[in-house]
Amino acid sequence: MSKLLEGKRVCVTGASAGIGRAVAIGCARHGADVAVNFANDSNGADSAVAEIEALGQRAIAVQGDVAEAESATRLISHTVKALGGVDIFVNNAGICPFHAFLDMPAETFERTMRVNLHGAYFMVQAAANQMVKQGHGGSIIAMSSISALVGGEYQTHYTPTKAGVLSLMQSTAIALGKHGIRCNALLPGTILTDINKDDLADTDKRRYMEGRVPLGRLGQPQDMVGPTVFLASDELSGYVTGAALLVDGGAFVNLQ
Ligand SMILES: NC(=O)C1=CN([C@@H]2O[C@H](COP(=O)(O)OP(=O)(O)OC[C@H]3O[C@@H](n4cnc5c(N)ncnc54)[C@H](OP(=O)(O)O)[C@@H]3O)[C@@H](O)[C@H]2O)C=CC1
Ligand SMILES: C[C@H](O)[C@@H]1OC(=O)[C@H](O)[C@@H]1O
Repeated sequence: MSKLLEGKRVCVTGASAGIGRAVAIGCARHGADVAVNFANDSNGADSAVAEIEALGQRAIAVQGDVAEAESATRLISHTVKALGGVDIFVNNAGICPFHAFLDMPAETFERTMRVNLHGAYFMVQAAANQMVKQGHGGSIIAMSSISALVGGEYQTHYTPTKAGVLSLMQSTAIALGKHGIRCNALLPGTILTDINKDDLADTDKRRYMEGRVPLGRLGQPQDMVGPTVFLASDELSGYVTGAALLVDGGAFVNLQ
């Protein structure tokens, strides 16, 4: 397998589990050194670091709640100190505490906004400033969602954050194009991770969600690796910026 990210320094938020973890390890398989951010799960982050090191790449785990603006500059400065710079930034950390609209607790709404949208804004800003300082461009990838395009009864606080993240990539693509920094969004469909474990424990719901996917199955975190490496690689996607790539097994287009 040819290594598409040889010599690149990658920073992934929320990489102790799920999609972020798979992406962090997948980038390392392609020759990148990786900074693994996490909020609480230090065992998950340490084991991701161990897997990356076993692949012969450098890795560090950096604790930091992305909802705190100062975590952004801390994450980037730790990454630069350990790996020498940041060439690829993956804004992945996110939460989706399913809840009905009419009695949505204000704190659930506010926390979801802070982690998913405010966190993305300040993380992307800190990564972009580092890339501008380095002077040789870069690639920023944000984990938006199919939910940026369609609603969810128990996701009224969440879907606006994913639309916001998609919009952020469109605007930063314009703001950062002159620096050679590409900004793109990935829009996963339903990927089996801890974020939806409880929701999909309802077997009727799970069957319904599976039935919506023309490819016949829900996604796995590994399904997000190829699309991320594609957007990270200048060789493969050097003229792609401001784009949105659905990775949903065809669920979005499946009306009937
Ligand atoms: N799974 C899905 O179906 C889909 C997911 N997405 C998006 O993909 C992204 C990853 O989701 P997924 O892998 O499924 O979720 P998981 O719950 O499996 O993993 C979430 C990761 O984010 C980290 N995280 C959560 N809150 C914070 C925080 N405040 N600061 C830093 N890290 C944090 C967690 O770390 P820790 O455990 O240490 O707190 C964990 O590493 C999210 O943005 C989600 O919205 C989009 C579409 C579909
Ligand atoms: C957490 C959900 O399974 C997931 O989140 C998303 O962004 C997708 O739309 C799925 O609903």
